[in-house]
Amino acid sequence: MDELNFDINTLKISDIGEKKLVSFITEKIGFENFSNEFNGFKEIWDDAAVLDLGDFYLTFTSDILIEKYHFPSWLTYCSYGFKAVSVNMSDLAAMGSKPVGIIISLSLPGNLSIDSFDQLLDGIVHACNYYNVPLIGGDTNEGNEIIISPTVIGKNKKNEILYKYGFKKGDLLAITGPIGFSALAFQFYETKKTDLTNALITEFAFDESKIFEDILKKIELPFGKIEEGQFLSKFSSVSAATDISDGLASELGEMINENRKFNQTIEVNKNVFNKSKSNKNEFNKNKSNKNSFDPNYLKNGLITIGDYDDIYNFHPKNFGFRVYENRIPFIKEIKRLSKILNKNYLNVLFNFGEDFELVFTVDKNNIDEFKKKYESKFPPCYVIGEVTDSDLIELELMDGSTKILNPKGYEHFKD
Ligand SMILES: Nc1ncnc2c1ncn2[C@@H]1O[C@H](COP(=O)(O)OP(=O)(O)OP(=O)(O)O)[C@@H](O)[C@H]1O
Ligand SMILES: Cc1ncc(C[n+]2csc(CCOP(=O)(O)O)c2C)c(N)n1
Ligand SMILES: [Mg+2]
Repeated sequence: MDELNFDINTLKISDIGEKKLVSFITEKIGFENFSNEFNGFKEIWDDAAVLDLGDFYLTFTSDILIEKYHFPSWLTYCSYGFKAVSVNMSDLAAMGSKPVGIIISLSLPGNLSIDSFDQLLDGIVHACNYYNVPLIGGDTNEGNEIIISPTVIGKNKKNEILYKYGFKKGDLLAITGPIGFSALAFQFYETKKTDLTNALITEFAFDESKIFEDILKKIELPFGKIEEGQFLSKFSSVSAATDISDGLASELGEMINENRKFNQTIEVNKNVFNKSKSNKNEFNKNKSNKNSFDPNYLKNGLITIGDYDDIYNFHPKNFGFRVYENRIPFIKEIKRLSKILNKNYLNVLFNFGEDFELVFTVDKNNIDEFKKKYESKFPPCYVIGEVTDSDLIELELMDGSTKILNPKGYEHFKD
């Protein structure tokens, strides 16, 4: 794992951002080095954590939504509720899980009208009905703004689950649908500070267009691709998947990182053991009993993360993606609007986030059969690129040149 080079005494959370902050949490509890088979958990570092229950897996994930950061003022309360459930379902979809239950905790300001709350609840109930998942509990507290914090539980057959890793060089990269709807609406609305509907009609003559309806629908009623995820997980030729709620570039970066780790070879550095026999015994004792892993083990200095790196030599294998601009499915208006607003449309498209499509990898030898079966059930999916060993996300532009994409997405505390 990357070194966390910051002085915790002087820096504020906003100086480091969401990604480093999460690394800070996971380093402290030793997630990275002891991630697998921990208390029955097969995986704790993916779109959802995976608990091995013998005959099947249960998956768990939670995504919190905060009024100020997730619900623009042009959304209805009903849409708040629906979106909060869908955002969480999107992470289950990425694993190919079938939803089994949802727990929702709420923070609500005392001056929220009962009518507004009723609408918010309607949104939650509609979404639960749509995903056919029972609301099994939660908590309700007073707070300064609306915060909806769902936790969802899913279920997978053991041979039907997808992780962010598992792909090989040459696999094709595909996406379940067009991206950029949310970025388009935000860009427009946030800049013009005007009513989205009117603006789109007057300035873009979108009123007769199906696209216009699609944009509003996608934002007001985003759907997690649960059916699609389950379908993908049944295909052995589909090697990995994730959802792209943080933006396509950032999620591709995560897939590369996870796949590097998954494919790394680990070699024991014998010199370290020769130096300290007692350290070796303590280490083995704890390593052989991961189920009772004691977080104090790291804290008490028996072994620090630095020591761990001394004991093992990690040899990660490089992976990358090559993506083709002319294959990315998006609504063409995003280009026009970005130009008017003087923004780089590729940044808008790749780095904004809040798209709820799935991105996945497929063995190229099976792509025709896969696409045929997939598209007999769902709207078309799009092959947008392939897996390389470059350690980069390369975007081949329409003019044939190549641009290296920064794996940056929406980042709380920074954006
Ligand atoms: N407060 C926390 N405590 C423990 N683990 C955390 C915490 N915050 C995040 N994580 C874990 O860190 C990992 C990365 O979190 P992140 O929210 O970026 O993932 P994600 O849910 O796939 O992304 P998104 O929120 O866009 O869907 C996840 O495995 C998540 O469970
Ligand atoms: C009021 C308001 N301001 C900005 C945005 C944009 N936004 C918020 S979170 C996010 C990405 C995923 O976040 P997370 O990591 O929380 O899943 C994006 C693109 C919004 N939806 N509402
Ligand atoms: Mg996710």
